[in-house]
Amino acid sequence: MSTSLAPPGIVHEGTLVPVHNGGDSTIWLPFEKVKLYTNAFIIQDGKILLGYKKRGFGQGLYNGFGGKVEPNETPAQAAARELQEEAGIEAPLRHCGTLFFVLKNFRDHAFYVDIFVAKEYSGTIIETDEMRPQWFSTASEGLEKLDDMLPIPYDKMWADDVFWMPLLLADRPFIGRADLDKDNTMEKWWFAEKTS
Ligand SMILES: Nc1[nH]c(=O)nc2c1ncn2[C@H]1C[C@H](O)[C@@H](COP(=O)(O)OP(=O)(O)OP(=O)(O)O)O1
Repeated sequence: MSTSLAPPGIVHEGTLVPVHNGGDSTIWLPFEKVKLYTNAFIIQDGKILLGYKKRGFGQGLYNGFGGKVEPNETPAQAAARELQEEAGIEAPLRHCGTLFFVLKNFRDHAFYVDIFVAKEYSGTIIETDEMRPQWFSTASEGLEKLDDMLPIPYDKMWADDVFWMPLLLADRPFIGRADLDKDNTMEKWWFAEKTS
């Protein structure tokens, strides 16, 4: 049973506790098609692995490693493949969240993104044509930083990330939707923690 009203596009079971919602827009943007995507993060010993997107969608932003789910794949299989293709590593990925994005000036499709996380990985992290991997400290402002590692670069990430990344770092399953304008500003958003 759900205790809250989730926005269109969000599919869920269990109890949701809303943690953030807002935006100037009164309506959720309409969408026709939905495409499945993945996004995977390695979080270990006070640091998180992000990749600088060198080309294509989201170019110039830091993000996890992911992409489209191919027709013959489950999201978990796609997440493992994309992590290998974009960072050169394998990891015991766990599902930790689901996000739904609609871009105002991109009417082709909405993004349904399954988020995965792992505490370990095997292999050697490599830079690829698409991504330049880099570790960032997960320590909060004011706390001791790991060596010279920079904090998570929220100002160079999708604008929605600052809302759900703390839940990912705390290993608290989450779900949410954000409607974004073309300049990476948020028009409307809603994020919840999954408590069952
Ligand atoms: N608003 C948003 N915030 C965010 O944090 N990640 C987003 C996002 N909108 C999309 N993403 C993620 C989902 C996915 O991991 C990635 C888009 O994947 P890609 O750029 O790899 O897509 P492509 O169409 O190039 O797919 P592939 O060719 O399969 O790699 O961006």
